[in-house]
Amino acid sequence: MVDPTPEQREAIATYGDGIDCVLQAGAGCGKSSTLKMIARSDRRRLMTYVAYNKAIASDAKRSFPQNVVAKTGHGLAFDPRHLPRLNRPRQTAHVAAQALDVKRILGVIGSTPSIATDLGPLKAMTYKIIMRVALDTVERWCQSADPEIEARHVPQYDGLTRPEPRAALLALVLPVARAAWTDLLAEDGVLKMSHDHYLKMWALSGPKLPTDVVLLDEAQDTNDVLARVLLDQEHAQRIAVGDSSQAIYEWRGAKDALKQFVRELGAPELTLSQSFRFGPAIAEQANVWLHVIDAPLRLTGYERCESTVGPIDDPDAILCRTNSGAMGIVMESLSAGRKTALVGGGGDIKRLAWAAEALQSGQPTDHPELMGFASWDSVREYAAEEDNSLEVLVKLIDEHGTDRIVEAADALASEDHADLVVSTAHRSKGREWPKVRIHSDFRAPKPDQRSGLVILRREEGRLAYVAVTRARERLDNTALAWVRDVTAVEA
Ligand SMILES: Nc1ncnc2c1ncn2[C@@H]1O[C@H](COP(=O)(O)OP(=O)(O)OP(=O)(O)O)[C@@H](O)[C@H]1O
Repeated sequence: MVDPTPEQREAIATYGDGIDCVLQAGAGCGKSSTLKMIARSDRRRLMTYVAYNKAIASDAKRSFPQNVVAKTGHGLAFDPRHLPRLNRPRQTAHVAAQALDVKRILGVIGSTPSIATDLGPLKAMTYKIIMRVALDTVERWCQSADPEIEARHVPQYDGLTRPEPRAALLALVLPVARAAWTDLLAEDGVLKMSHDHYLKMWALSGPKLPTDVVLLDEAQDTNDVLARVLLDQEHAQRIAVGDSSQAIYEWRGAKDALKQFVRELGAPELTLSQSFRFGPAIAEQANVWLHVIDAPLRLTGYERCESTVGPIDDPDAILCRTNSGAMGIVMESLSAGRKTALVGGGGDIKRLAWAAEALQSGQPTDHPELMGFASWDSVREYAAEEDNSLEVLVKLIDEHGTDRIVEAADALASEDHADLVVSTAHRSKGREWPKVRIHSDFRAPKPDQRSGLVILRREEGRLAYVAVTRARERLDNTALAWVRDVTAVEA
């Protein structure tokens, strides 16, 4: 067992005072160790540790003392009566649209496979795509703390963001999304249930957890639905742990529950800033990003870890900003004959390639990144004129062709057997490797045309911080050299 640092001692003492609190723990700063120290300091009280995912929960079940129940939010909400509906065969959007009878909901008579719309580039919308968007809308609402499905839960799609197409999309999607939820609540409903659906049902029932203490981990990326339930456990001592600077799922609707705990419960904020993952050289790079995003925390590197920063020829992991960037590295690495793994598998890449293939052959697609386009040419145009993040995808597909990309995704190795692990920064969350290179698709923000200011979006800065703090021994962050040109940060 290790000797607690002064910061860890303060966290244990604050727990002992019996007050709700927030623990801001920098990357690699031993937050799990600190929670275990807290749990061991008071074995008579029943504690519920709420983990970010199943793997962390299983690990915690083994390593936390007996007075701790370790579960994910879904684990807390699960009820076996949902099993038959969860275990139904996978339902495509096409099958779901037929089962729910989307045409009837929209009052369409006749047998056309699509409906005429005012959706700008999309002159016609298929029932399958309407269903896909409606299901995504229900899913997003389920992750929110909102009581009703509203327009804000309908995702934004590239190519359909202007007011008229957006209004036309809402008119088609909202009635179907609401009908889908009614169906999910009905005993004889036709739609397959997802884990987020029963989590929402549970949250709407106002549950009271049988526990003395709630320990919420990775609280910076907790979905609102779960944060609300935990904030409402007034009978329990509530402790939220995480790192606000690692909040990277805001775009998906997650809110930083650490801030909510401070705001709503008046919880004091303690910090863990001594990193045990890397030495001072990498901590210094992490601090560059913490400074840029105006975070109050600064990390101290572990003197016992030797770490260096500079170009690396043979990284263990390459971390990319985008799926397309990761796809590019995978293709390059496989052609060089290296065994290559992709964190999360090749599914995302294949789905993107299939969606591009559909557009190339004049078919619509329900892939969220490409749904707003009627043809591959319109994606090309949009990438060149409005959104250069799609440029990499367009270039890859045009250069390699979708077949070769799907083949590459099928040729991926498992991480245990790989010479190189490729990951998006999002999927690298919670992971670490000895030698890490940051890929060049982390692009510098373009200078503002009028003021010339280089303004970084805060979530982009947090993502770069997550990426650089995955390295234990060596970090190649040459691709992020532009950070010194950033003049301001925006929300
Ligand atoms: N007080 C300490 N002295 C020495 N080593 C420590 C101390 N506290 C934690 N560690 C070590 O730091 C490492 C990371 O700790 P831990 O596993 O608790 O962090 P984590 O919470 O999983 O990581 P992160 O902070 O990135 O989420 C472990 O090897 C742990 O033994």
